[in-house]
Amino acid sequence: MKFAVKEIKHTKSGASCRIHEFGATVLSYTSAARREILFVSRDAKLDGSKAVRGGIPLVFPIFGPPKDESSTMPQHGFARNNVWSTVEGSEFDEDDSAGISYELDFNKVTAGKGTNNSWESGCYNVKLILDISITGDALTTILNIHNTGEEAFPFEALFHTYYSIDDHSAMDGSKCFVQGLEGYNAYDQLTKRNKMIGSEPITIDSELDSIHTPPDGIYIADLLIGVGATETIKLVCSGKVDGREVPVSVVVWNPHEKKAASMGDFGSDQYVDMLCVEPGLLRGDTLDAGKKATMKQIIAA
Ligand SMILES: O=P(O)(O)OC[C@H]1O[C@@H](O)[C@H](O)[C@@H](O)[C@@H]1O
Repeated sequence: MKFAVKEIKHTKSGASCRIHEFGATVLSYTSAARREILFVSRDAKLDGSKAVRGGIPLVFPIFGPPKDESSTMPQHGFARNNVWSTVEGSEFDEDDSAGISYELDFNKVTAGKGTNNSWESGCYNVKLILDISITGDALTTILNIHNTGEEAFPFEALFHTYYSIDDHSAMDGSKCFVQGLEGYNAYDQLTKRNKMIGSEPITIDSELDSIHTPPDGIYIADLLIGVGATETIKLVCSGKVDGREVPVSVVVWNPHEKKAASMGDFGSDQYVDMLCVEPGLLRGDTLDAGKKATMKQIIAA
């Protein structure tokens, strides 16, 4: 099957982005300074056989494998595994910004429901809308989650953002780091241990897969990400459920050498070229029937 990849240009600044309709995955954002912010693996599947390995896949309604072991919903849910449609009339290119919106109606979801879960059995219904906008120096994505069914549902949602790291330097802590998670609890998914993040930035020297939960009273993730010798990115992410601000957690992931080599859609040497910093709602929020949740990520280059 041939998929549409849409290019959005902000004429005023010269910035642009590209979006794959499979998963409404943002593949690329090039700032006015002509810098590519996102990483897509050279081995990524772009033919719909798998979620795109790179860019900004959307994680919904579960993060990781299902908590209920009898469910066969695939890891990270169905949002990244279905074809989204563009919202008619949503494309714009104005002085301030340019953008487009995509939507996924659960009634049209064909893949990734799995079996033995309340999505598959028809208890829940949802409409997802992703608003994407760009300026000369920022990419903003807003995921709108609308419970269109009659039952409340629990959910997790995440922007699984892959950043491109300059000069193969992801393992060099002076160039590649995540700053701003001080006081967060880090749950290491590899060792199953918790630790408190101190004032030192997070750097990578081996496989890294941690979920960072903010301390009480912190709702917005506000981070600085080192992506090269002189380049940093400011990431801000906020979330609301039914109009109420909720805390944003942040997953930091790099597969390192061994895991990279085991993934069929990831170049085995490319772990030095990327870092995933994935903000989202992971604290088990519930969305009541008829209500909306939103998650907004701003990446400023
Ligand atoms: O291979 P996937 O399903 O895209 O997941 C990639 C990674 O995604 C991260 O969000 C998870 O914390 C990791 O555990 C996982 O390996």
